[in-house]
Amino acid sequence: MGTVVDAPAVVTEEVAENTLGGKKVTVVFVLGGPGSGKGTQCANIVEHFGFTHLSAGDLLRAEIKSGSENGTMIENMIKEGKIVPSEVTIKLLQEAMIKNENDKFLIDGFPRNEENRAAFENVTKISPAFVLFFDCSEEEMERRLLGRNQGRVDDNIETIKKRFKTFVESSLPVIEYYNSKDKVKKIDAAKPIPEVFEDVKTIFAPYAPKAE
Ligand SMILES: Nc1ncnc2c1ncn2[C@@H]1O[C@H](COP(=O)(O)OP(=O)(O)OP(=O)(O)O)[C@@H](O)[C@H]1O
Ligand SMILES: Nc1ccn([C@@H]2O[C@H](COP(=O)(O)O)[C@@H](O)[C@H]2O)c(=O)n1
Ligand SMILES: [Mg+2]
Repeated sequence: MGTVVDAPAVVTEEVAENTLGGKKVTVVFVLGGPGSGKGTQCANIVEHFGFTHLSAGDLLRAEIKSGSENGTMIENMIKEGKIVPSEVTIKLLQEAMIKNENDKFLIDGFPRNEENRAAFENVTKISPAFVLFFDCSEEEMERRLLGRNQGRVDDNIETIKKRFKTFVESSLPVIEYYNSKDKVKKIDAAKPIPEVFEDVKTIFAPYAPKAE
């Protein structure tokens, strides 16, 4: 009789979909052109629906301030309205999500291009519940950005034009991708802030905290 040899155990490094360190998470991507009002409305959603707001742009700006070795590269990309390599941004987003105890995240300003999108899904195995898209004309967004007065190095007309070009060429195709999967919820972001939030509230109604 031949020796019975146990078949080697098949080791699968499978990561369950939409989990992060064992925690099941809900992720909403918040997209729209520069100045469309993403940050403004995310602050309202945090207050009313208990999500945690993670702005990719804010995380990159914090990375510059921290004196990181990537700081100069990130600053140059932001000044040029270009998109920072995905590995840098995804690491920052992942760290921020793991550190946070919440299980509901608004990821604002990400994914900005096809590389961002595919890399995030490959690395984290997280797909968004939906994509909130703030639709606004360039004329209105330019007016808002020039009036923002927050000292951002990219809120000048030269960089604003470059950011619009990047949005049309690289970011809109990502929105089209999710639209083809019926995941986009489009908002008319040209309306005044409270009116935009009324529309946002309708979309987030299923995520309203349960009354005790
Ligand atoms: N619906 C609105 N109507 C008028 N002004 C608005 C509206 N929403 C936001 N703003 C103003 O426009 C400016 C840009 O808004 P916000 O910072 O929320 O945009 P954003 O989409 O996050 O921009 P960015 O992509 O540059 O980070 C801010 O000064 C904000 O107060
Ligand atoms: N996924 C991203 C997001 C942002 N950037 C860079 O940051 C700039 C500012 O982003 P805001 O969302 O705060 O407007 C943006 O213009 C990019 O240069 C990025 O590279 N990748
Ligand atoms: Mg913003």
